[in-house]
Amino acid sequence: MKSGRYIGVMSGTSLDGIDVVLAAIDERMVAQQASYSHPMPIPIKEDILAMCQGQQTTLSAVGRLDAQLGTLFGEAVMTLLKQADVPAHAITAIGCHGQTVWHEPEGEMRFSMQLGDNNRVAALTNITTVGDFRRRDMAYGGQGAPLVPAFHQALLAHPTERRMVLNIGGIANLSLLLPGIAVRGFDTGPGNMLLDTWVWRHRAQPYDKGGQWAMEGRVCLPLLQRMLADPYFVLPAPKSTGREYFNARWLDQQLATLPGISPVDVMATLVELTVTTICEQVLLAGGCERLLVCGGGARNPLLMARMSALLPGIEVASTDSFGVSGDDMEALAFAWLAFRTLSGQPGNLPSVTGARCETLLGGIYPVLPLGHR
Ligand SMILES: Nc1ncnc2c1ncn2[C@@H]1O[C@H](COP(=O)(O)OP(=O)(O)OP(=O)(O)O)[C@@H](O)[C@H]1O
Ligand SMILES: CC(=O)N[C@H]1[C@@H]2OC[C@@H](O2)[C@@H](O)[C@@H]1O[C@H](C)C(=O)O
Repeated sequence: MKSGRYIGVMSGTSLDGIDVVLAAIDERMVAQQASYSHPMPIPIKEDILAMCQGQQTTLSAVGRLDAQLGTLFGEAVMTLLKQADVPAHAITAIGCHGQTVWHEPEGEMRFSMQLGDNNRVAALTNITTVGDFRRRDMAYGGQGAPLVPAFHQALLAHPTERRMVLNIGGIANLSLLLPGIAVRGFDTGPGNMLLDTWVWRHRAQPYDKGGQWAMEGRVCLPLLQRMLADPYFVLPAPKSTGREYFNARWLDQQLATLPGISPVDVMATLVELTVTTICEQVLLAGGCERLLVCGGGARNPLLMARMSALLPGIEVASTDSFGVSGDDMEALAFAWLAFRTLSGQPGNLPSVTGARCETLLGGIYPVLPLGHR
């Protein structure tokens, strides 16, 4: 078993920053020791947004963004190490998710593309880096996502209590931790992504802090019903999605059929879309005793209150109250996945992704021991 101190690096679909965590990990525990959020430079964010919404690009632009992001992830790790006053040689490995720019989880030639050259991360930090976590699962016929349900299970499953873990990032994903049943998990659809798009367009703010603006609006039922008719929401699991599908274009297509709705009412309706699509899946799976919420959406009191209202009898709480910071959950998961890979243990769950079998995940980018350079 490759117990030790690991660093997880996650840059998610919201593009709000790079989450980096340091944790001591062994077979039985994950003890978080430090965390840091590294800023995402605006020009890089714009390049990613353009690429992952299908705008024309060139191989040169893809290659340069890959190199830029690799450097950025390496710098983010170095900043965390400096802040925490931990030397690089004390770290067993980095688990680096990379930045998803395209995710196509169906069909014979399915693929998921994460940018952020792991060679650069390893070179900058001199720490063994594990990356490219999704594509081995896809090579075995899986969706390559979501991967965090295995970590949710390891960390938060209970022998008798029916629990679900919900991440509300750009996309929302749900893990079903039901006693006696294999773990299931899937993306429910948009989390904060459409909310962020809309508030940026109308108020030039990166997100609607505290759900303040949305609280001023009224839900427009015809628009909600129209959006809920999207076929993704009734697809059976395994399923996963991303910005290449739920994006500004998708939203504009929905709005084109119902002109004249005020921006603030659209905002309130988008919150309701996120909440309804999540709650429908919770209830469809037979409900639970506790819904543990992580990701940036856990900080939006309107999202939290609406979920509590639509899920009577279910305790809806942030994972923070269970000792795991909701902001750090995904980065921690990739630190843990690196530990699994280096320990020779599978990281995927076929019951979640639909892969034919369990498998080791990721590519390993090793470094020479200290003193070699
Ligand atoms: N105080 C807050 N009030 C309202 N919304 C918030 C608040 N804090 C964060 N958010 C929302 O959470 C988002 C960031 O969430 P998170 O960091 O979990 O996303 P991500 O990890 O990039 O996404 P994904 O899980 O899809 O990869 C922000 O863009 C914003 O919409
Ligand atoms: C392809 C991709 O990057 N998917 C992300 C995204 O963000 C949330 C949701 O969509 C989830 O499927 C996944 O991330 C988490 C970390 C996962 O794999 O579990």
